[in-house]
Amino acid sequence: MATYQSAPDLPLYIDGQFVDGFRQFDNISPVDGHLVSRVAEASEAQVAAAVKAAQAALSGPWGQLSVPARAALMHRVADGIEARFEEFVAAEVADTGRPENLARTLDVPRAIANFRTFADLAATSVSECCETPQADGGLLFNYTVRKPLGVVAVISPWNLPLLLLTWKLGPALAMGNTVVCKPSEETPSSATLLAEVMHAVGLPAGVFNLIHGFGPGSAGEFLTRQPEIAAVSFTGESRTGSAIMKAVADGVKEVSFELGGKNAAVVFADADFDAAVAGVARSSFFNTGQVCLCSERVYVERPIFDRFVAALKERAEALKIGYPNEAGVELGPLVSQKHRDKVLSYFALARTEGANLITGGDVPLFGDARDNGSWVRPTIWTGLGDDARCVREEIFGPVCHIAPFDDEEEVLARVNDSQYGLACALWTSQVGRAHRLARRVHTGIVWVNSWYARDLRTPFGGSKLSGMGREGGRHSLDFYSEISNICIKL
Ligand SMILES: O=C(O)C(=O)/C=C/C=C/O
Repeated sequence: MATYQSAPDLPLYIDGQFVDGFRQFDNISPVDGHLVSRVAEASEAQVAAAVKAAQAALSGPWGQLSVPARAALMHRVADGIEARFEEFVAAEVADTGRPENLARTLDVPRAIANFRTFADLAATSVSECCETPQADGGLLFNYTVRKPLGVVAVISPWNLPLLLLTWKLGPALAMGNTVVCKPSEETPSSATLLAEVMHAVGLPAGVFNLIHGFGPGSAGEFLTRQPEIAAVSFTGESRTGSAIMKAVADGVKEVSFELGGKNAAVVFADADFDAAVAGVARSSFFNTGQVCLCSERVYVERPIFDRFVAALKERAEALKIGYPNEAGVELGPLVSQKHRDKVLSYFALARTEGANLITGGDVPLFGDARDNGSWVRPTIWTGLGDDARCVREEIFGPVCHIAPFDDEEEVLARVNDSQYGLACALWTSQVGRAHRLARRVHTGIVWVNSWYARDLRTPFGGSKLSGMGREGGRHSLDFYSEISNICIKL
């Protein structure tokens, strides 16, 4: 059951100090609407102070550290998260209402892995060199060095709060940058706990700064407009990405954007049927559909269409919706009433667009405190055309539309007919077809007979409105570095 604790105040963390903001905002539980905490909101002056502190830290002890020394500090941060593992689970659950088991098996372990992986990649990375013979018999020797970009603005989303904050922080810090982080106003808790760990590890003041607030006209916008920032790494909605791009355009700042998606899952008749049903149920309803990689579009080869729809309906209706600490719970609420209003607007739109509602499409009535939360039922539609808004626009909830298809060329054209290009999941037993199609899908990521299986060394990101740049493995080392070539005449 939800525990009503006295709401703690969450501070900012600027230049090595925990400080109050110029005002506070409420952090409300999406489980049952209770007040989780009151959060310090950073003023524009405080954001500027955080960026100046980060700038100053570059020329302090942090700037003198060797790569192995920085990597060792990143491992100490990972150790600190491990030591407070259950507190991080509680923080993520408090803000998002997610099942405890999800925070325990995904969010917190990935935060630890994000620091350890990029510490090790940074410490073991090598650079490139080449020799250039000269006509006069001389020789040029070229080699590259990676230098820090400088102050990196990290703006992270509310769907996987700690995972996505640390996905950026790990490489940014391992490569010697300093950071100012602005987590979503919906999920301030785990980022604030991370600041405590960073402080305890003894990162020099100004290396890591945490500001809370909102986007436009608040901390997020103030941060992107600071002249000293060298780069912005942002995960979130595409239109926010565009706004950030405009804000940093005059300064020609480096950006790495992981934005929205309207991802497809394609199920061929020759797929392992049960695996495909379980896989699509996971890719459509995981984290209550609040992952940029989720499949809101499902295409099923006609011979198995009716059987698949029935099987996915059964799986959706069997999903256990409940309090975060209930045994076997699989689905929590959406992150906020505001986000639920958006999802419910698409439930209404689907009705006006003429969808067949297979299951869900409404709010579960619990008859308890959860009726003050932000819950919706997992929802499946069929019967819409590819031009329907519910099939083209990102909803970011536990929803999918299933459509039949007849052949590879048809479904490939339909999958690619999207303003987004982030991820795709293909379910088939024909290896040749899997490789053929995967190469022709216009997304940054393709999973075959799997979904959201991650190796942190692989490139991660999308095309079109899904963003720009790739993070992961050496791609993160490259993005968070200024690479210089040094040419020596021998
Ligand atoms: O798993 C990751 O590293 C990642 O970046 C996930 C992004 C999900 C966005 O909604």
